[in-house]
Amino acid sequence: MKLSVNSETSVLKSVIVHTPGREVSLVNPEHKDQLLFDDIIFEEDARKEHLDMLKIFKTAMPEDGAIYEITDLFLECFKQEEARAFFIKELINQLPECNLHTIEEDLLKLEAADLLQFVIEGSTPAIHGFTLQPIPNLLFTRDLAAVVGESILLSRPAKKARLREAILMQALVKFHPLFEELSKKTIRISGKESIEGGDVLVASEELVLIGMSERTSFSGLMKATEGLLENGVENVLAVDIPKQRSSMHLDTIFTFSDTNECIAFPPAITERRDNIIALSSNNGSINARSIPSLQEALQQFMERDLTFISCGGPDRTNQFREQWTDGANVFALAPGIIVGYERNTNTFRELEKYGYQLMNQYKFIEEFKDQPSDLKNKKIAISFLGNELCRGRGGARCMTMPIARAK
Ligand SMILES: NC(=O)NCCC[C@H](N)C(=O)O
Repeated sequence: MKLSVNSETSVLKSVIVHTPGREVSLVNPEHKDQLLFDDIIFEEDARKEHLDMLKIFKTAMPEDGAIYEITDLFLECFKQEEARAFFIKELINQLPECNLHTIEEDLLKLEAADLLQFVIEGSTPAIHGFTLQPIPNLLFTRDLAAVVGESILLSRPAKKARLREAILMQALVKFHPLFEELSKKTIRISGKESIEGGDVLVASEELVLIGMSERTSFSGLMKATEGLLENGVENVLAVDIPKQRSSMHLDTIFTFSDTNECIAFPPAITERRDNIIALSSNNGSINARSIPSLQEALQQFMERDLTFISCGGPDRTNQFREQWTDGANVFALAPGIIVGYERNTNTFRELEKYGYQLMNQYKFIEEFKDQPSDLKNKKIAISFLGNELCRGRGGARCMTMPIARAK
């Protein structure tokens, strides 16, 4: 299957996920802030919720669609000695404060599975007396990279807690055959800059949105823009958003639900002005033009009116409450077919006003399990249980890295 993503909503063909494992049980609440969790997660329930979410994806995806568990891909990649050696070298160099050079020889002797356990959980019985923090945010695969058109933008996280994930992704793209084509157009960001996948939204083949957020620095955004413009994107919209924990990426306050509809957290999107810069290429340099609002920018560049549906509905408190629990972070399986956490009831009610049929995960699977093609031209908002997953502070879009969508 050819890997390419030219839209946020066209039919999902292939996606990378991580069903949470033991690493989430290793989060000590004393370290939760440093590990970017707002609470501790109960692994078993989180895993069940995640696997149930994948059942929704399978129901809607075409027969030749593929859902990859990222750990399976890492294991395949680490079968190659060269990939393991590259990865270990990068770990040592990019995390000097961890003193991993002292165990370099032990690391090089590890089998693929032990190396992966060490990296994800922070320790392995195969190496005695050396422990790191786990990487519990691996379930938010979105943030590791973004496939844009036929290129791949590798994230450079702002937070140390997510750096190991980025190094894993670096190795995967370099060595796994799945990425053979995409890796020819890899966009890399240097160590001093930062960008995370949750800030990158592929509005169309020509237009990409990048949040300037708590996690994506101005220089990271410019570097990414340069790479995207060189690889066929015509315009990048830099969207300035509040730099705060509760909306750490653009996709926590804004996502597309259909070709002409999106969900937005009003205080940070529709009520903001003068927060958009359109960037385009001009004979080797980058042109910048200010646009008053995201609505106007999308109308100009997508040549259509977009309907902005309010996360949380009209009530102020509900808007804040449901943004907090990822109400604005929906994931589209096809145009108008979206999934989001069931607890965001006011957001679902608002979607209903705009013609979305509301369905819980069980009803959806029952109704469409044998005929995903029936989803064409429908608008369905599918709710799924995620009260445990939600404690990690990410929603359905955060938990997915689409690598192929229909043209
Ligand atoms: N795209 C996203 O918004 N991802 C959610 C990331 C949550 C994670 N705990 C973090 O703070 O990085």
